[in-house]
Amino acid sequence: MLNVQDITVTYSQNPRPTIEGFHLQMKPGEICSIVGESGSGKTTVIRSILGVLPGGGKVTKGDILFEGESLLHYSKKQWRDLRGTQISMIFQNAGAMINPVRKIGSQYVEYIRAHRDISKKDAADMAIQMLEKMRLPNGKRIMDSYSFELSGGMCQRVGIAMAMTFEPKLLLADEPTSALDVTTQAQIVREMMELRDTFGTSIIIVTHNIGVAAYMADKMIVMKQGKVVDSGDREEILHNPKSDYTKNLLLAVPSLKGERYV
Ligand SMILES: Nc1ncnc2c1ncn2[C@@H]1O[C@H](COP(=O)(O)OP(=O)(O)OP(=O)(O)O)[C@@H](O)[C@H]1O
Repeated sequence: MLNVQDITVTYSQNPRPTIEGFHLQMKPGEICSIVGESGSGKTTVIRSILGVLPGGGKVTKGDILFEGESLLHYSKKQWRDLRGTQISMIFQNAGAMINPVRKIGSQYVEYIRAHRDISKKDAADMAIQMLEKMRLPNGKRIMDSYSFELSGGMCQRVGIAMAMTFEPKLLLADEPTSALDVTTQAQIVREMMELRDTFGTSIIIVTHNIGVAAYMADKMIVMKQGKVVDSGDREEILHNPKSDYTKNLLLAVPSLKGERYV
């Protein structure tokens, strides 16, 4: 489904590559987590996949294949058709993306109609259905609310519902739970895992919480200073990490009665 082949990414202000030799292969319905310290290049990787690198960032080596086609050669129109429908992204703070002076409903309807030629009424019905799938039972009331009237967890669910509207094949999640309290964090993590079961979505989750990464993922990639220092199946990384960096990350996870909580 997705095949990232040894990419190097360089930003225009910085002659040294930010990412070097990053590789990842994903099958449908797989969850992959990318972990690493701040500045290790995690966000740069997922922005490269979605073709939205800021600051003149470019993939200068390697290739990114989605369903067998190189995304690096996509035209603007192809990107417009792909983003939001085939590949979607959710952010750390979805609430911040929602305009606070407009009701959620009008923004959601506008988002749907930007991708699909349907009436406002049909778009609103589609939005309410999606909100209810994301455990926001009173979808109608949510549509009629402003973002500041909702809790952080509810805003994040609205963001995930919007990203999932067209049942994309791939969901990119950049620190989707970091801004939330621990209980809500756990609920959102479980709900994201259910997306895979309900929609067969593949998910790439970027986090610096190795506990969240290990809990969710089938595959893990550990990054340090723009390079992959460990990658493989979850069990392999947790029980047989190659790099000292990953070993130290794992040692830092709290343990109870000798059991590590990852
Ligand atoms: N717009 C930009 N212009 C130039 N350089 C950038 C830009 N964005 C990121 N970088 C460079 O890329 C490096 C990696 O940043 P990136 O945001 O990908 O890391 P990260 O692992 O996601 O960090 P964090 O966990 O803090 O979000 C940064 O140290 C910075 O040097």
